[in-house]
Amino acid sequence: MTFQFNFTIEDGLENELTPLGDGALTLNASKESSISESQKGKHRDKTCSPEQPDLPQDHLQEHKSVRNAAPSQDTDNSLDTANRSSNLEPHERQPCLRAAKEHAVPKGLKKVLENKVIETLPGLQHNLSAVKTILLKENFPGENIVSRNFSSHSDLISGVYEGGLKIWECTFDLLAYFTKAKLKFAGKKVLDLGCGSGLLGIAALKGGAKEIHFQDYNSMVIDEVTLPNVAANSTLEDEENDGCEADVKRCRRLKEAQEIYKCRFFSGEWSEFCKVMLSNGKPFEKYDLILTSETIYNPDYYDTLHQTFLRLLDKDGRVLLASKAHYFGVGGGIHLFQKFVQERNVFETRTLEIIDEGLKRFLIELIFKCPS
Ligand SMILES: C[S@@+](CC[C@H](N)C(=O)[O-])C[C@H]1O[C@@H](n2cnc3c(N)ncnc32)[C@H](O)[C@@H]1O
Repeated sequence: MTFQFNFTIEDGLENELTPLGDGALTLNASKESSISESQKGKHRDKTCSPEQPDLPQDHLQEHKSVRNAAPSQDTDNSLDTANRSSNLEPHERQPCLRAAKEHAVPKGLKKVLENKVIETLPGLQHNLSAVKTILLKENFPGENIVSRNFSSHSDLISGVYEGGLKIWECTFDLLAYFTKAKLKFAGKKVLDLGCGSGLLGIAALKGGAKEIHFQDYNSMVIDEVTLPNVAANSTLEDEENDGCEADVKRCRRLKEAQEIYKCRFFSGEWSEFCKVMLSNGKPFEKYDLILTSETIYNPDYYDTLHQTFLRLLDKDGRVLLASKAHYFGVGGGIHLFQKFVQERNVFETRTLEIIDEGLKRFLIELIFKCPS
């Protein structure tokens, strides 16, 4: 099998990046403002239109424009190049609160792989595969997100599409950390928050987690990327078996059902997701581990994200969060988020690792200050 990453990089963006003291990169001020101005016009009157039926108008709030530098799968250049730049679309409005819902797992899980191209991801000890999402641009049922995303070459459009079609660089950092730190998933209840490809949750599944929930803002990401990736990585290789073919098939289906039974899939905005989890009438068993990569680019979301940790994390649980030092244009980044967390005084943060290649990246842990 050949290994391939596909990346889209906006023309000239790399040249607009200037190194900062800590190894981070920033857009040159003049260029940034000119980009913002030109893109502002494009999005000035953007509201939740009837084309986006699950984006209710009454949830619109003001928000900052969004532009960023971050990496992703899914384009046509090398990983290395893509990791130095990316393109986040500005949007003049606060995201609509996209209602959360649970996605049923289709019977015969492998059917979700029909018409998908699967690739093994290189350089990972976890031996993971992922669907090639660039193909989705040609066929985007339901949500009108992919065409806008790909046609504008942007990595995300705040409140419309939050970037889950691609595999972002910090996901690979966390995966490498799992191996290095010999992280134990066995028996744990795990949430892959802002999952996109779902590789973090899939690693937890492979590591023996007892239950794994996947959450993404966009339902299409769950249906077209996360679920297929879970299917592609389910451990159902041909096994030695002396029984007849029918027995082998039955046995395989049973195992598949057992494995997928541990997984649940959700789309929607974080506060709506919390509502779904906490108010369905049943007591909610909180997560032992919340994994989240490249989800702190937008400071407008910090309060909701912090609330999500607060509401869903077990008192003895931990959040493992991976992020770039800074997300340009959007304004978020690790230091701002850590400051936000410190001010709330609920969680203690600890830096686990700093990856100092090009744009600095961080792995941090959050635990409750007073587990009670
Ligand atoms: C940049 S993508 C990162 C995807 C994936 N974690 C990775 O590293 O490849 C950010 C993810 O966070 C989720 N997200 C961001 N803001 C969100 C919000 N306000 N509510 C719900 N999900 C959000 C999106 O679904 C998106 O998949």
